Amino acid sequence: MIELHQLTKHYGGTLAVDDLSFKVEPGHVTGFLGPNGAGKSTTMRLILGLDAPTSGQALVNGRRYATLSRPMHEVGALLDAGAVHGGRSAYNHLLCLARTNDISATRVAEALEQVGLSGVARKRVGGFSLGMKQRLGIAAALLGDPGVLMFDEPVNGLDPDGVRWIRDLMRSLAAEGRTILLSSHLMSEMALTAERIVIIGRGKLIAESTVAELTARYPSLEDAYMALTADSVQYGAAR
Ligand SMILES: Nc1ncnc2c1ncn2[C@@H]1O[C@H](COP(=O)(O)OP(=O)(O)OP(=O)(O)O)[C@@H](O)[C@H]1O
Repeated sequence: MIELHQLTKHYGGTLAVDDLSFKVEPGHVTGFLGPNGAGKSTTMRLILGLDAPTSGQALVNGRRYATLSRPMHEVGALLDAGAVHGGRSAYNHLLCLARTNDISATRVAEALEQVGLSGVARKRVGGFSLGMKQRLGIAAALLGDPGVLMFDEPVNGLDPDGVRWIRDLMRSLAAEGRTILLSSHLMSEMALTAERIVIIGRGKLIAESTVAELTARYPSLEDAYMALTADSVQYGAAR
């Protein structure tokens, strides 16, 4: 479970996250939506303790990330798939992570298998395509077999086969009782993958609902998103 309590983050004069409170519960995929610059990545970084909130709290299983004794066993995340050391092999990249987090080498092989990278495990990550790096980032997130998972735009760069694979993976991880927070700008894909939706704009909560409720009120999830975020788009053509 992820809980945000009045989470706020200023970067100088920019209010990136503004008094944000919501819960992400286990057992289903929760889609995290919002226009460019809405604060989704910042929120995820705050949950992972990669940045400190200006005020408020982000809790994973009731605790701040910094106080988790075995963090990779509790929460895994894919934030920026490009942020890997290109000189290492996929296997060695994961092995380094595993060793520093008390995770067995067996799990490394399992995670590579789970994301379909076993065949290129010994190849340098620098030569990987964006889609392969996304898969590697997902393997890293899964390494500690955590109950809470966050994925920031994981379908970026994936081919149609990969997009379907992500959809099935997200749903099966949720069906296992895990808490899944998934950000994406692809509304049609989100409608197929998520059960619950959180929408933010300009750092503030706009809506917390189910896909079923939104698609009952609007012709599609995309229409719901467009209507609900109409006043929150900062970058883009006027609608
Ligand atoms: N390290 C930082 N320093 C200064 N400003 C930042 C920093 N990180 C984010 N911001 C600002 O905070 C706001 C929210 O950015 P964030 O990346 O969280 O949005 P997002 O919803 O993930 O956007 P996108 O959909 O484009 O990825 C933006 O105005 C951004 O410029």
